[in-house]
Amino acid sequence: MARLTLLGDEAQIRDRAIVLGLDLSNARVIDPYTSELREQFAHTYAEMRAHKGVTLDRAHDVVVDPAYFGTLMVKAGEADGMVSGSITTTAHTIRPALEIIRTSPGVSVVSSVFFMCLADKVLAYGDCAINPDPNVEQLTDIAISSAKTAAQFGVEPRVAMLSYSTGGSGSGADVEKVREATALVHERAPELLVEGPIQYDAAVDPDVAATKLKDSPVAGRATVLVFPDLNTGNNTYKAVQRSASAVAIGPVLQGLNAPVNDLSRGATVRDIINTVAITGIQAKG
Ligand SMILES: CC(C)(COP(=O)(O)OP(=O)(O)OC[C@H]1O[C@@H](n2cnc3c(N)ncnc32)[C@H](O)[C@@H]1OP(=O)(O)O)[C@@H](O)C(=O)NCCC(=O)NCCS
Ligand SMILES: CC(=O)OP(=O)(O)O
Repeated sequence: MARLTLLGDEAQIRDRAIVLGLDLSNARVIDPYTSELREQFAHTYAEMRAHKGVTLDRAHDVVVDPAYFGTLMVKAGEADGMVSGSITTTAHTIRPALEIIRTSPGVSVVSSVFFMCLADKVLAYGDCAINPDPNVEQLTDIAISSAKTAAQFGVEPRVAMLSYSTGGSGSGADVEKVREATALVHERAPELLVEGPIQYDAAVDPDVAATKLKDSPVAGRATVLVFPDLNTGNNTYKAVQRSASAVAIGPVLQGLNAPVNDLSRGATVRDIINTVAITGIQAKG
């Protein structure tokens, strides 16, 4: 499904492949420390980050980090996308993308979705990985980007803007944030089916929806669940993944100029393969 380049210590990678019985004959293996691309990438990075005080000397050290090296390969057209993060934090994987690949035009923030593969359906959860406390504008962009990503992968988007309130059942600043973001989504993407504020049960369960929010085209049948902040989103995706045996594919990053995707440090081999496949699909546009 993809032509792979593996980044790291070449001897270690090849030894490991022998132990695991893997055939690497079709994969490119590059050690960032010794690669001839290191010099070129150091110049690119130093140029791009000069306004932040990055010198060429410093850039030489930075670009040997596989996350930086891989991101610079994408920038240079040496790769179509990058997957990283199974042994590093999310911040470590995505900071190079924020600095080098940058945000697509018209999008205020890079964000993410997880595709949650449940027994009977696939839901998209956003943003469970990047923005700790999105403001109204950012939450609006997260909702619109998540709907686009869902549609790109065959999930018809019906967007629920999650909160502890359904309609006017609860109040508070956090509810107001979600209400304002929902109004802004209506304004900026009038074709999108969106409901909010709404609680998770009213969003996905038709019986609860009939009680809490009748006549909504989204309530009870939402497919894109947008969380109000990272505490809620990250813990909810992990709770569903670990306690409901769902396969969580992601975080799939959205709003970047080229595909870079992160893995959880809890990623299984299957998660890694799924994320590589998603990245390939994003690269094909
Ligand atoms: C995303 C994250 C890594 C950004 O890192 P950061 O160190 O706060 O970023 P900085 O403020 O140093 O910004 C670095 C650059 O990225 C940009 N940036 C930061 N967040 C961004 C976002 N969501 N979208 C687009 N650009 C962003 C900044 O504008 C800045 O650009 P500049 O240096 O060219 O001016 C940080 O918000 C984070 O750690 N989020 C939580 C990740 C996490 O732990 N998730 C849970 C597990 S999945
Ligand atoms: C996405 C995520 O939560 O990553 P990690 O488990 O590595 O913190």
